[in-house]
Amino acid sequence: MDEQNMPASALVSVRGLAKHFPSGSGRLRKPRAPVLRVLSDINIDIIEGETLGLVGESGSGKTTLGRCIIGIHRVDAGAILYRGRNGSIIDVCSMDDARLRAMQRDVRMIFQDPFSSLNPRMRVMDIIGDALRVNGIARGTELEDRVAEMVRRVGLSPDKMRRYPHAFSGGERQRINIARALILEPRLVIADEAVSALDVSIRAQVLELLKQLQAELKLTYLFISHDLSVVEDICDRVAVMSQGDIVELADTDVMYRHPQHEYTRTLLRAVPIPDPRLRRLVRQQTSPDTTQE
Ligand SMILES: Nc1ncnc2c1ncn2[C@@H]1O[C@H](COP(=O)(O)OP(=O)(O)OP(=O)(O)O)[C@@H](O)[C@H]1O
Repeated sequence: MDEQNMPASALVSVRGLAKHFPSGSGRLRKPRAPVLRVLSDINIDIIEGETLGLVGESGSGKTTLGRCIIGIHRVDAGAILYRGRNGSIIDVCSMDDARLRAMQRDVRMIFQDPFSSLNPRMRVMDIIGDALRVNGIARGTELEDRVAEMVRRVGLSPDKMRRYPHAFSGGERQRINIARALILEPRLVIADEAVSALDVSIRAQVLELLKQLQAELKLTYLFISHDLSVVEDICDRVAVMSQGDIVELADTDVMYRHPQHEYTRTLLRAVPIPDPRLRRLVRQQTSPDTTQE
């Protein structure tokens, strides 16, 4: 793969990515039904060690981009270059199944809903440890020890590992989700609306946990959210998506102070800001024709 297409600091480089879906499904789908263009010509680098935010309104294509990067969706055009642990660069789109499985150990996802994303019939121990078992990495007491260590890392008590998900609160379940994502010691974590379903105070705790884990485990995050106040708190850079395009990409503080694209300004104006002085400041900086309050 052409290394010149990938900056030395990048863990993932997306180049010219396009993704379509058939616009109908099942028997309703006509043979020549038009396609839904969900992503068109996406170019973005995810720098090793950073937290890159991906924001945009519902349906803008954020989840689809995350799923393409992890190899869940096949792409229609473009490349997703991934720098392996040994430094080699491989296009996710042309990996064989074995390579894809290996890459998917390094790139894990955390999903939004802490209630539906955990199998209610599995004990927490098995939910978190399953990937170790399936990948033949550990079993028996070694597996239990590794799960217990991860459970401690995410701030839960290993004593509760034999319980089922229903015995845990929403915040605790999201910690279980995080433990499940991290148990294989990934390099990139794609957090898809990972704190959106949580109360504000619990959300702050989980965000703190994610930051702490990033520092301890040297993780890179792609942090998908429609909520700009959350993104500001955790991200180094932010990419703004609108209708399948990245319309703006900048360091977080630059983007919040000097948004360039009108769509970004609209998103920022919609952020609820409790402090009236801050609200005035953001309005001044995001309104095309500024009027003093
Ligand atoms: N498997 C699929 N088949 C057909 N259409 C899909 C599929 N997955 C997503 N889409 C469509 O692609 C578009 C983008 O969806 P996507 O979930 O990526 O957006 P999003 O920005 O993550 O939105 P949200 O914040 O609501 O999750 C939507 O119109 C959606 O209906």
